[in-house]
Amino acid sequence: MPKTLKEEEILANHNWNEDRTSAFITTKTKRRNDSISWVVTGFTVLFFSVISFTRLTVIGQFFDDIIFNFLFGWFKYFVYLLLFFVDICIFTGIRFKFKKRFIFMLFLSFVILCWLITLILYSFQLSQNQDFSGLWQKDIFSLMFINYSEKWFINSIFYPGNFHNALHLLFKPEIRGYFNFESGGGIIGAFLTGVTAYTSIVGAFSLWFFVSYIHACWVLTGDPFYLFKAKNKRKGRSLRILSLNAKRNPNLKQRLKEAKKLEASKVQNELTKEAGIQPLKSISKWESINVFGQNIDLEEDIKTSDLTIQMPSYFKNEDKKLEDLEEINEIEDSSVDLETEEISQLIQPQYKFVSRRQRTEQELARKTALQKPSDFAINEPTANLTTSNVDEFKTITIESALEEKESLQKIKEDVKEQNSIKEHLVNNDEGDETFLNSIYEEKSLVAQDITIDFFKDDIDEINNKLIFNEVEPQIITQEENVSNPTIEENLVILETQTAKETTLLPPIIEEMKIETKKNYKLPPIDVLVQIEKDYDKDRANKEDAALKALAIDETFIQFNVNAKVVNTIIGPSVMKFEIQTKPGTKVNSVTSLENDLKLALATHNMRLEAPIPGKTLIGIEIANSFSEMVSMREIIESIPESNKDDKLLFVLGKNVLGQPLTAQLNKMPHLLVAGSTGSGKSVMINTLICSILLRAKPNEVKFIMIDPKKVELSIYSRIPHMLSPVISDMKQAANALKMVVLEMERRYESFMSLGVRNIDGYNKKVSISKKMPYHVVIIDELADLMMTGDRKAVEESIMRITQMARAAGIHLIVATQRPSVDVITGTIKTNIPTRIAFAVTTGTDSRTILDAIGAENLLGRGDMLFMPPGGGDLMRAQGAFMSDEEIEEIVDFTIAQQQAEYDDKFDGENLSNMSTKDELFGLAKEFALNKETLTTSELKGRFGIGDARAVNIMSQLEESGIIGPKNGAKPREVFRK
Ligand SMILES: Nc1ncnc2c1ncn2[C@@H]1O[C@H](COP(=O)(O)OP(=O)(O)OP(=O)(O)O)[C@@H](O)[C@H]1O
Repeated sequence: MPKTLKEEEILANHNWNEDRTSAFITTKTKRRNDSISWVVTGFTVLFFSVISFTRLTVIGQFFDDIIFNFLFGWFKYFVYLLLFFVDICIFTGIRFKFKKRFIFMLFLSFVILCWLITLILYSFQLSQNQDFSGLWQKDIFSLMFINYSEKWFINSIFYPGNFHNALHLLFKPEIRGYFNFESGGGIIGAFLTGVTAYTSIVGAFSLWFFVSYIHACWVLTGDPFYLFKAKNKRKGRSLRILSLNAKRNPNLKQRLKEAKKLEASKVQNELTKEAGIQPLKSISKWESINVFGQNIDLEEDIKTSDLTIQMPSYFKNEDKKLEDLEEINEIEDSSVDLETEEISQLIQPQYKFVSRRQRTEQELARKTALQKPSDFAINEPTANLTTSNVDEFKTITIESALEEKESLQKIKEDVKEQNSIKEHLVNNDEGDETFLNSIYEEKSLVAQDITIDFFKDDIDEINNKLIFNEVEPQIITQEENVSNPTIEENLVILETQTAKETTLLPPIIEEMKIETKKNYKLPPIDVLVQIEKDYDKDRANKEDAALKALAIDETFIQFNVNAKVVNTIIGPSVMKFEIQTKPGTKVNSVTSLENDLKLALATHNMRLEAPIPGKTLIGIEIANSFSEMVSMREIIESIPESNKDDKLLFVLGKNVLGQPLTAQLNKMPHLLVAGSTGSGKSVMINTLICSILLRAKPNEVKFIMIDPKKVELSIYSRIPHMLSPVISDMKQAANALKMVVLEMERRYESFMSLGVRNIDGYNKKVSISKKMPYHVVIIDELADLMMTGDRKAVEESIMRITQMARAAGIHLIVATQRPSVDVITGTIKTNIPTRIAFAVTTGTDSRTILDAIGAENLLGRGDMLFMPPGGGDLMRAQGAFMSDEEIEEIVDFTIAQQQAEYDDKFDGENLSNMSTKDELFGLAKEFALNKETLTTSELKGRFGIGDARAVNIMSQLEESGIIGPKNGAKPREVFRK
């Protein structure tokens, strides 16, 4: 069964590792010095567990009898162990956040154990007594229950006579005592044994085996029926227990590989230590296990793993994907295991190729369908539409529409005839596949280019011929209240298209239907970690600040400057001294002391603010001795309730005064973020994205993310807020920006039709289902996009988006670690007034970003200068921090509720296929097709263009199969004739 593009895309982009979830997250609680609540809790738990365990005092016996013995029987000791473990965690400050699924698995294992022990004891008792009459008794359940309750009662504190005996009968190995046959698995075991023993004792054991087998499969693979299925249909993925925190540590990975080879646990232990794992996490012998004969490749996971146990995972509500996978699996090789990550890579090339062909056919079929006679019925029968065609200028009349339909195939063949390679590819169905596959295998990129271009050219040609038909469905369907265009309107559209010799495929800009599931819930704030204030560090900073203030004053005295520190402010990462000068003292006399002050304060990262905006004071900022982490949760909690509807409000951090700082993307309306590597850009972008995810549902905000590094943003690929998976191919990225421009224009048209001026006005007028979401476009590394993409086109798209997209609700966030003028060009700078600079290396870089120096003195790790919208004064702030675990929690929370439904417009293939041809390409092609051979000079002469452009057009003509390859200095052959 053929797959759709969507399915193919999903498969291609699926990150198999993402499906694995951690069983629990451990965090270390920071405690305030004066906090004693944990001591009280710890001791209370300890006290009650000790007196219950030892059955000391009436209360202890009461607890032990009622809670532990009655419920769990002998297994109460497990429960005590658990309690003591929890107590140790309370004292040591280790917090566990368990996944519900993990807790359920543990609980079920516990129940199964209770059941087993009662079952064994019961059978043992029967065999000892030689009394098998109970085996098939109808009232087995009530007997079990009554027996158990009686024994429990007799041994409990409630039995008359037991009350005064502190350690009564506990360990008495007779019938009277808790170690009797009935009490093994507690009431849980008695209940399950009672129920299952209805079938006979053998039946009860069989049932137990079956249930525990299913449970073991579930625990180990994620699929309870794992081993009942054919190998290629198994959905589950094996349990893995990892212990290494090897993130971003390639050396460690390498060394671990060696350690694995040697199987030397000593080396592994060393590595574990080196990775900074606490003893609690050190279960390195579990690093790689073999489950049901599947070898698990640890290396693959290490780079993304800092967890202790990875749960088995499986697809929830994703049967569709699995069906596809199974099918592909069958097509490819039934022995390919779903566990192997390479599966998608294995199947992709051939699969993609088939799909492109199908797509081409679908496109053709669609165009043919558009030519139904009724489509033309409303048009004037005599209207003539002229269009510049590739091979010749052709006039299409309305009467000829039907003939056109019949001649569609002929046209296609005409176009094919234009180049010999294409003929080979298209006319021989089987041959072409084999041929392309062989090219694919040899050099996949080349093959891809050839196939895409060839098939796309087919479509281009036919599009050109039928352009007036094509225009109709694309534009009319955008707004339901716009009536079908008349033939004159078509004509206008057509003329605009042809006049421009448009550089894009006619855009298919249709409004995507965006829905949010009714019960979609925003992630709760609890997914964010609370960091408690460290009062020790606070005090140390205060003491240090007092000394530094003295040092500054002394420096002023030494240099005879009439100034002194009048105020000291301690922020999260910097302290700020406010200096007052006496009247008549030059500001320069203070600023010229910059180096002396640095010396006196023993720092090289000092920032001077002369004057402090809005004050008659001079500011000196230096790093705190101990910086304080600003938690995302803290800032989110400070956002007033009145802002709850601001979907694009995001967390920045804290200013120097320690006040929470947030900003609204729609008021900016675009943002430029720059800073050298490791300065905190990615953390800031993550806080921005997560702030929005915490506030907006998928139908309210949509993201397009461009991430050339492929690592920073890939985690968001599957969230339901995405319009496409994260784009890392730069050609696709450049085209995605063009698509955004087209979307922006579409939105403007919609606004015009309703007589509104912006997205808010539009959303107020339309029904809920038609509301437009905000679009947030994030470019994680502009430099890569500018260098490897089509620089001019990228710059132009960014310019158009930044100039116009505010009203359309489209907001751009551009980040770069190379703040040079060839990346952050003048055009980009003028159009993005809101900027954030993180630490950079030179003052020149700082100027490039902020038009002012200062960012070179920032401290890194989230220390930033924020240039607010409207050109206000620069504001120093410490960015909020989010750990990878917090991000994962938010992402998991959204994905668990709703799957991503990508917009076809931003489909990877669509983007790859968008033409980026020169504007003169059409005319150049026409010029070439009237000649036998073609040279670059001829092109230059004919169109009056420069060398570079002519060479570029020549290579585009070659790519399209119109001219042959370069052959020394000889003119290139034209394939038309
Ligand atoms: N707001 C913050 N608070 C505390 N630490 C931070 C903060 N932001 C960043 N850091 C620290 O700095 C490190 C680097 O940050 P980040 O990955 O965001 O840098 P970057 O600028 O994106 O670097 P690159 O451009 O190389 O990706 C983080 O791992 C984190 O430890």
